[in-house]
Amino acid sequence: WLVWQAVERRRRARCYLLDYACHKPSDDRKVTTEHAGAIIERNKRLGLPEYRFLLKVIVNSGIGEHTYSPRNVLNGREECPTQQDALDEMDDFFDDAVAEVFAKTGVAPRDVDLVVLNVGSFAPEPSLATRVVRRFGMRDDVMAYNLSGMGCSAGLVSVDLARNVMLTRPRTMALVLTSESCAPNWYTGTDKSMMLGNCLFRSGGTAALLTNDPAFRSRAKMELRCLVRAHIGAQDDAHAAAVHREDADGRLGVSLSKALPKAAVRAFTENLQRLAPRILPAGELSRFAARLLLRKLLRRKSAGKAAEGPKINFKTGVDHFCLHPGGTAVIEAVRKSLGLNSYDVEPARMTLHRWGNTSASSLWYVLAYMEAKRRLKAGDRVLMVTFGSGFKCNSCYWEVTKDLTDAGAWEDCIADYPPETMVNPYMEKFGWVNDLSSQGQGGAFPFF
Ligand SMILES: CC(C)(COP(=O)(O)OP(=O)(O)OC[C@H]1O[C@@H](n2cnc3c(N)ncnc32)[C@H](O)[C@@H]1OP(=O)(O)O)[C@@H](O)C(=O)NCCC(=O)NCCSC(=O)CC(=O)O
Repeated sequence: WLVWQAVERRRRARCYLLDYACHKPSDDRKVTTEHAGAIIERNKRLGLPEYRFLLKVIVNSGIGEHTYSPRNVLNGREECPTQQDALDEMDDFFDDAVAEVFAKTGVAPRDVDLVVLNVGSFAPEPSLATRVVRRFGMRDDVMAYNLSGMGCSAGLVSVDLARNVMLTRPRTMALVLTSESCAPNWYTGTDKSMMLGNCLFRSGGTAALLTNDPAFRSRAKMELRCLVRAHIGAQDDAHAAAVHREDADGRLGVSLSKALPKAAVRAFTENLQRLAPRILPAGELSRFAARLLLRKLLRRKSAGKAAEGPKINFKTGVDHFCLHPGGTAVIEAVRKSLGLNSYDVEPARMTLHRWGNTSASSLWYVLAYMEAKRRLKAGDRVLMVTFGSGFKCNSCYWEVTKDLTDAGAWEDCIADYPPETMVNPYMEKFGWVNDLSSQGQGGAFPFF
């Protein structure tokens, strides 16, 4: 009986990624240079300093010409979003990605035992998780959880929650939904730390099916090996790094502090300290420990002269790095701290270019890029790393169970990536704002 119990527990602890689908909004929701110019021009509070700031940030943001915005923003109603605008953006996501993941896997909505949804800054009642249950006609014993306010790293919080529920229930099918609501959250003021979000955040979302049912093992794409969460929200600057708040004039938006990339690296270090012993080979861990010891001895001899510490080589245990594309500075900070090369961070950079920062769903687009590029082979190990307000760093480590070839949401454009140049046309089109004198601000500079 004890052996049977142990086997059952091991079975329940399995977590397979059956499949996932990334939302691709319709082409009429693309934010072209013209759209961006028109949105900026509409905001009569902006003056020359804000134009120059926006130009600099957009040019260096790493974002291209094909990201998506909600309809109310494109149609000129960003100042007065309605509840329906926000629901419409979510429904577009559900109707596309959720329907697609069911179609791809052959799983029916009534087979779903558990729904976990995370959308950071839109929490209507009834909840969005309930909206999915209703929209797809799920069973009345389905367990539905709705997470909000958890920022860009909530995607892996949802995976963790699904995994923990599955630990208590055999043969569970979990639908994990990850997105962010842009429609009610366009910032219309002039605080630069809040204007930044308008340049980075775009519409997107992912639906994934996870299960611990061994019957699906042969059809699964990846198996979860471990998941680690780090939360440094007790530190003041880390807590203030990404905050949904009102500016001095009472306009709501997400403020991103200049210290955010540093907070991300700190949370990342915290996370890696617990992750490394679980995923790296003993040889690499002992090499690192020996180098650390040697450094301590040498430092004692040279009376504490500061030198760069030894670095652990994550490539000894990881084949693919699936990093949250939070922004160019965030990707670069992580690249440096892990000692990665441009091939390793290409999926994150290309995702930022094609889709923008779609918040918690971003990392699934990064994974989809790897798959579309046919990088993921059976037995490969994938490390997912996400950052988000709190400040949190969550990571998980997957093993690919078969060669993956699905181009998914990248299907119509993967051949164009990486593009020959990442230069976007904003400087060419709006570079003239840098030549203007600072007289006459406040909507006096038509963009067209
Ligand atoms: C915004 C950038 C693309 C700009 O790149 P640049 O190469 O131009 O670099 P830069 O640092 O010189 O910045 C250009 C100008 O913007 C200003 N600037 C930069 N960051 C700022 C901020 N947070 N608030 C206010 N101003 C800021 C700089 O002072 C400078 O102004 P001046 O020229 O006057 O000196 C980059 O800094 C970047 O990627 N930053 C990180 C973005 C970020 O926080 N992403 C996380 C999203 S949140 C997320 O994903 C998780 C979550 O929220 O949950």
